[in-house]
Amino acid sequence: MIRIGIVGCGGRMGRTLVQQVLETDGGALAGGTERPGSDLVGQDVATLVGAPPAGAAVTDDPSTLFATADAVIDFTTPAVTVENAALAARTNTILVVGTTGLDAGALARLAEAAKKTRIVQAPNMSVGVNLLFALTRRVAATLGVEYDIEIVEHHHRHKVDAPSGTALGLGRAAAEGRGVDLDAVADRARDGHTGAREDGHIGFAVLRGGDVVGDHTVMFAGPGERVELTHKASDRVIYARGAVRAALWAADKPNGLYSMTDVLGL
Ligand SMILES: NC(=O)C1=CN([C@@H]2O[C@H](COP(=O)(O)OP(=O)(O)OC[C@H]3O[C@@H](n4cnc5c(N)ncnc54)[C@H](OP(=O)(O)O)[C@@H]3O)[C@@H](O)[C@H]2O)C=CC1
Ligand SMILES: O=C(O)C1=N[C@H](C(=O)O)C[C@H](O)C1
Repeated sequence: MIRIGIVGCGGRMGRTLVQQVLETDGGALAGGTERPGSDLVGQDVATLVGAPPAGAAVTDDPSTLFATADAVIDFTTPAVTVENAALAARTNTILVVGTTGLDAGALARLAEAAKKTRIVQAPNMSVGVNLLFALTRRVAATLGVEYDIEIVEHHHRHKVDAPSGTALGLGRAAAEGRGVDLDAVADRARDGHTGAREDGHIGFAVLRGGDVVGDHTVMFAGPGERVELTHKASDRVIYARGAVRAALWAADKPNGLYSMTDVLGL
């Protein structure tokens, strides 16, 4: 039995993760965290999803959670995640990171922490999107630069980072397929008199609105035809399933930084 803690357990993903752990054979809730001052602190974490108490509390002190959990799942903000990575390293606790908007500095801190524990980090934990990463790499490697690559994403009105971590991951996959560095070719925003599109660039377009769970399309717009690869999420459970699977998968792995590609064997 692996005891799993949920950081940010009151959030959209936090609650979905609590429910998923309750439904997982081989997993038990170790507790959860919320920010200091939250009304949820002190409650039993299982009651957040209307389940009977599991004997595991919500705390505002993450070190308490890391001291008791075998694995912790973190879908919060970059600042919170970086602090938790250091705690995971100190306590040799498995950490599964779904938080997006991590910059190069934050990713370096995760890599440093992963020398002392197992960390699985991915901008999207669903099977479908991880398959889309592989397909995007392959199509980009097959089609020439006369096919303009544009990535379109649509998320709910509460999302705070843009482009989504998944859109950037799809951009990286396309750039890898073409053998180029994404940072050198990414057009992350367009406004005003931009001039014509540059050959080989990868464009991003961001939509925010409503309660859209997460839609992503990679478009290859060529002369006379257009190829589109699309994933549409209709339930956050796809991310929670992947994250809990990652926590169980990491249990017998050596220290290191892993991705969902490793977990899924893609
Ligand atoms: N990799 C993947 O598959 C997926 C990744 N994500 C990513 O997960 C992240 C969270 O998304 P979502 O669940 O929608 O966001 P929410 O804002 O709903 O959830 C974040 C939770 O973390 C809490 N929190 C903030 N600060 C702390 C703290 N110091 N300690 C403990 N908890 C804290 C928030 O509390 P409060 O509300 O009080 O601030 C909130 O409850 C985003 O980066 C998103 O992009 C989302 C879906 C899938
Ligand atoms: O914030 C979200 O909701 C999501 N965030 C992730 C991202 O930034 O790609 C994954 C998913 O698209 C939902």
